[in-house]
Amino acid sequence: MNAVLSIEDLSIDYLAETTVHAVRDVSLTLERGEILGLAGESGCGKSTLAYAITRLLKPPARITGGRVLFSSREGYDIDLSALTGDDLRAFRWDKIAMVFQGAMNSLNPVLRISEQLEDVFITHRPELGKADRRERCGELLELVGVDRDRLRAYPHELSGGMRQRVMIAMALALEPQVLIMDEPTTALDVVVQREILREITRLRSELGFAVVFITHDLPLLLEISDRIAVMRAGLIVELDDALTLYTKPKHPYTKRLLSSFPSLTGERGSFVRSGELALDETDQEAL
Ligand SMILES: Nc1ncnc2c1ncn2[C@@H]1O[C@H](COP(=O)(O)OP(=O)(O)OP(=O)(O)O)[C@@H](O)[C@H]1O
Repeated sequence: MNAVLSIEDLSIDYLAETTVHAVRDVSLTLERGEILGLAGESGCGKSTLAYAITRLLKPPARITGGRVLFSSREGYDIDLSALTGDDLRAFRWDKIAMVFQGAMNSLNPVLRISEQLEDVFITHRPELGKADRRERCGELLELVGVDRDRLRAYPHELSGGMRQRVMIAMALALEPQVLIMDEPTTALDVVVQREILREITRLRSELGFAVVFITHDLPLLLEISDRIAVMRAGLIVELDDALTLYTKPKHPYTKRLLSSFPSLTGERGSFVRSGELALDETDQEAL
């Protein structure tokens, strides 16, 4: 096994009026270069887990047990819970980057795309000269399928899909080894969503990063994930490769989750892996 991320017995509570056990004893490994889907109904703890991995949890959340270990491809391990201050800031973006659902709305409306992308390099790669920085930003935009002349644009001049692509470019800027994506395409229409998903799977093959992809949309996960973890009430109740989970689900909750998506009862198109953009009949019905 070649894990890039090992989550060991992780437990997280929200110390609100009543204590919520949002994540309970979760153990999970993310293999180098794989797409791991995390599925489960609203409130089961998916985002809490994502925020814990990226060390973005805020009070009243508290990690009550366990740890998250990052194993760099250079051969050293980092215990994420032990990182603080500058080390933590350097680690985030550099080794683990994230794209959240509302990410496209977090672009600064008064700054051009170029300035916002360049900022990542100014902060994390200060040794890069201005010309190299510009060139790198252009390359990044093209990587995610946006023309480099859009660097001059302001966010409002781009569509939602393009803005989300810019956020993905930003997340990939420092060539992270892990990408955490929490509902990254949920706010977009189905066609744009699919184009972006295909881009993510292509980039993962090209650049070799691993992805934790979080969504309540199980059909989508079945298409893009290598393995899928099903979460319920803070627990991982089933974890298997996508095909086995789909054809031979073991846990009653997984079975229920699968049967709650009518589109899964028909033939699923494997648009993402095959690269076919056309929607199949099942998709048309789902629309
Ligand atoms: N700030 C908070 N204070 C108290 N409880 C919280 C807080 N944030 C989340 N929770 C609770 O923690 C549990 C897990 O929430 P979380 O947002 O991680 O679930 P989720 O699976 O990501 O849901 P969704 O798909 O709706 O985003 C839920 O019961 C939720 O109500």
